[in-house]
Amino acid sequence: MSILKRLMSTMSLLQPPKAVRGMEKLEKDAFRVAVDLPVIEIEARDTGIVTRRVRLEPYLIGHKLKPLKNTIDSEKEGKKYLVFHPDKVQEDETKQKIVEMMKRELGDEKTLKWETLSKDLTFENWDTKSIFKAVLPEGIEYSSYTQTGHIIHCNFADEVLPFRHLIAEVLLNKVSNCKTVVQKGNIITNVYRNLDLELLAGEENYVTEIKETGLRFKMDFSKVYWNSRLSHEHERVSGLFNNQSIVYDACCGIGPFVLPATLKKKPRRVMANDLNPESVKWLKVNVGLNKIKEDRIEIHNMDAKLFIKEKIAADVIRLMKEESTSEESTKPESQIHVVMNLPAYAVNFLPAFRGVLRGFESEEISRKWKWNVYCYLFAKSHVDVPDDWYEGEARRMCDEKTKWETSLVVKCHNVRTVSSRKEMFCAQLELPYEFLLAEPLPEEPEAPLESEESVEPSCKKMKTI
Ligand SMILES: C[S@@+](CC[C@H](N)C(=O)[O-])C[C@H]1O[C@@H](n2cnc3c(N)ncnc32)[C@H](O)[C@@H]1O
Repeated sequence: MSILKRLMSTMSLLQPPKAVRGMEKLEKDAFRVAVDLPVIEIEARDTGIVTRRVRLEPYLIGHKLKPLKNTIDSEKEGKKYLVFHPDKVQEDETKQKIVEMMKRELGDEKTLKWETLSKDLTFENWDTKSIFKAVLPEGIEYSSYTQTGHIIHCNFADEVLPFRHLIAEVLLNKVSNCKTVVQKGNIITNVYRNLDLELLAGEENYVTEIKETGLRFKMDFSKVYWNSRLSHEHERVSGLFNNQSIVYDACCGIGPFVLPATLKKKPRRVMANDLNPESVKWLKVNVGLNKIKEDRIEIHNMDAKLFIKEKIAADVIRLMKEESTSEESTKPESQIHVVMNLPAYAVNFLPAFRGVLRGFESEEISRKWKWNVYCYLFAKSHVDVPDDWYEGEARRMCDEKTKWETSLVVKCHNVRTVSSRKEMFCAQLELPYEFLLAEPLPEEPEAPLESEESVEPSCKKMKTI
């Protein structure tokens, strides 16, 4: 095939006008183009037979140019047009075959003729992918965004930046339920892990609500952390608990671990903590929205290290004492679960567990309950490495912090690929009582807070247009 022919075969006959290329401000009228559509007129009463029995889907116009449909009214009473995609019925042979297929069901006596219907396709008809392809300079693509409630947040490569307002206007017009489009900084560096937002289009309203595994989560998206990519992880970890679990979330955000855990698993004890007062505020709102009794979750607003040393330790001892005086001894064994989803920093909280029970009387400490810690972290490499290197690195990072004679990591779950050469893991540690009662390590200087690239690799895009 000649280069020209090959090029022609990949170019659609239905495209927005060439004049829109390079547009930086949305002008909807510029997307209007007159097109000739191949159609066959049929009796309206035959529509059911044709659409059910004749395999025309590969040839019809399809749903991409909504509101244009496969069948539309003809100007004549009692007649309809079947609308075909001009790219798909270019050959006479194909047209002939379609007529034969239809006659087989409708009868040979039917007159079925190919006609041309002139129509205007407008901004309404083009999907976002076609619009971006037509507008952006050749070779430059824009294909992904994430949506949290009514808010769409975009990341842009440098070459797409001049077109960001146009892209935002298009998304605002095209994506259902979208009222606000924001750009987020590529790197999340602030302590509360929320995003610095720049409004690109729509209302400046960042209070939104979403559903995750059937629960309601309301938040001010500009002030708290939320990432819908973690929904499976929230479900996975909260699914590990049962009605005897003792659950502590040291960096709980607005509650995606503790709320489903409380509602679905009914643990015997739940305590949640976050350093960001806004997270705590919205967590409390979400407790109410999901009809959870306020006293089911004890909520704190402090640094996770302090939470571990002061709140968790005292709470466990209190529960141990309570159990030792209780008459109910046939209950299944409890387990302690501490979740720490602050992957850029949480390994630095691990030393806080060493010796955490030392201040308590030995008779207060029943050693029956297993301590599980779910420590999130990023394993990164500066060079290409084999896939299994990342898990080894995740384990090494934990071992370096626990400084125990054996590794306390019992499992490493790969959560997601954050960017090239950066994997997010949930390292699960089992802490022995010898560790919980050991001499604490000298305080290390405060580790710097790492950044978290918010640009996703193409394989993990949340919503690809
Ligand atoms: C990556 S977010 C995860 C939030 C939530 N667990 C989730 O899965 O959506 C980390 C959370 O840790 C909180 N945080 C940051 N530094 C903290 C600290 N030193 N102690 C406790 N929480 C902290 C942030 O405010 C943020 O809500």
